[in-house]
Formats: sequence, structure tokens, C-alpha cells
Amino acid sequence: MNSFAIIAASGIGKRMQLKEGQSKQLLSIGGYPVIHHTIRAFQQAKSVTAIYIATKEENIPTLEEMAAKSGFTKLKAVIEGGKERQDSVYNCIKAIEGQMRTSGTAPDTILVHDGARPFIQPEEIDEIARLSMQYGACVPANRPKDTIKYIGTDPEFFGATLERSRLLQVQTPQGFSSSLLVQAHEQALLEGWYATDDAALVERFFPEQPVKIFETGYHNIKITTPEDIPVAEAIYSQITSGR
Ligand SMILES: Nc1ccn([C@@H]2O[C@H](COP(=O)(O)OP(=O)(O)OP(=O)(O)O)[C@@H](O)[C@H]2O)c(=O)n1
Ligand SMILES: C[C@](O)(CO)[C@H](O)COP(=O)(O)O
Repeated sequence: MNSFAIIAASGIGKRMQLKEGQSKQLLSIGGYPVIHHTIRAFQQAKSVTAIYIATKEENIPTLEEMAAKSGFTKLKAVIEGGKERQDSVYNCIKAIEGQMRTSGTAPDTILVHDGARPFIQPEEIDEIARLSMQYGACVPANRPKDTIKYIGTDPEFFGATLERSRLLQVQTPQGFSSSLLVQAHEQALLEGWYATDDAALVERFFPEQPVKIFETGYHNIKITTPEDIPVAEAIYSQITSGR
């Protein structure tokens, strides 16, 4: 299998309440930067042949040095990200298209991942790549533990309660056949339409396309708020104790 990975790592980490000059991707978990864990998982995934990362301009040299030092040989380019996550992913898509034109070949699938999800495992990446090749699209998810309600028309009060047994919390990496992902992003750009994940673009512009569910455990967290750091340390200890 030949999958390319896009890692979106160009956010500002607003909800992490960072100090001036700090970057969420470079915070340390288990002695390594968050993004180091993330890249390592894709480096080790057998299905992945190339990795493209979008990050802030000032972090490009740091990530290039990290890749050289750590033997992340699959890293093909570190690109400047965009205003929104979707823009950062699109910048990587453009780089992949350039590579496709030069080489005359296309990857079977493209996997889009958040740099801030460091605990995805190489075998999970391979399984998502396999399922996205089989079905055209595959998204990892897990079951919410809390009951989820809409906010009401008066935003100070609740609206309806959603049926929890039909809900899933979606994560990344989200895998798509290359042409599907490229077309969905091109269409979104044309319409100026933004969503919080890539699968939502596919759902909107290719509603007939099934998106396969890949149920994961609860380790694939997105490091988002300060409370996630001690949780991430605990998950890291648990994962490494089993190695
Ligand atoms: N313009 C952006 C915004 C986000 N991301 C990336 O998308 C992933 C998911 O975003 P999130 O966890 O929300 O990160 P931030 O956008 O940095 O966080 P916040 O919303 O709190 O600012 C992260 O790996 C983030 O770096 C990106 O590449 N480009
Ligand atoms: C893509 C994502 O991680 C799926 O859960 C999520 O939507 C990213 O949202 P964010 O607001 O950019 O963190």
C-alpha cells in the first residue's frame, strides 16, 4: 500500500493558554515534543511512504532538524500552514499534487492527521489506510462517555438531547482515496466552505460516498487544553509500559 500522510501542525494553541513564544506542537510529553511522537507513528506505519507537515513558518527549521536527527526519512516537506486547519491541509495537498506531477504517480490514499494527536499507533494508521483504500474513506472514532445535548434557541438553556448510542466522537487520521480528498478540498475552496474535519467536506460534496467507521480506544486524544498534558503523560506511560 502507498499512503501519503498530511500532518496539520500549524495551530496557535489558543486553548492551551501558552506563554509567548511557546508552541503546542513542541511541548514535551515523556521527554519528547508532541510532534515527535506524531511523526514517529507515521514513520513506523508500513502503509505510509511520504509525510507532509504544515506548521508555522518559525517552526519549519526545528521540524526539519528533528526529522534529520531522528531518522524520519519519510518526511518529504515541511510547509507553512494557513489561517485555518483546512487551509493548512490544503497547502499540503498542493505540495502533494506537485510531487504527483513530478513523479507521474499518485498515492492510493491520503491520511490527514492532527499534529496534536501524538498517541495514534502505527498499526492503527495501517488499518485506517487499508480501510480507506477498501471503502474510499475511513475515519477513526470512539463512543462519547457523556450525554450530549444541543444548546437551545436561548443559548443560556439546553435544547434537545441527542441519542448517545448513535453518536461518535471523531478523530484523526482520516483516510481518503487521493482524488476524493483533493476534489473535496478544491470544491470547498471554490465555495469558501469551512468545516472542522476533512470528512465533513466529503460528506457535503460527495454525499453518496460512504465513510467507514474505525472504532478506536480512548488513547488518541487531541492535546487541546492544559488539563490534557498530565493526561497525555499518563497515556504515554501506559503505552510505553506495554512496549
Ligand atoms: N491554522 C491551523 C489551525 C490548526 N492546525 C492544526 O490542526 C490540529 C487540530 O487543531 P487544534 O488542536 O484545535 O489546535 P489549535 O488550532 O492550535 O488550537 P486552538 O484552537 O486552541 O488555537 C492541530 O494539530 C493544529 O496544529 C493547523 O495546522 N493550522
Ligand atoms: C479534526 C478533528 O480533530 C476531529 O475531531 C477536530 O475537528 C479538530 O478541531 P479543532 O478545532 O481544529 O481542534
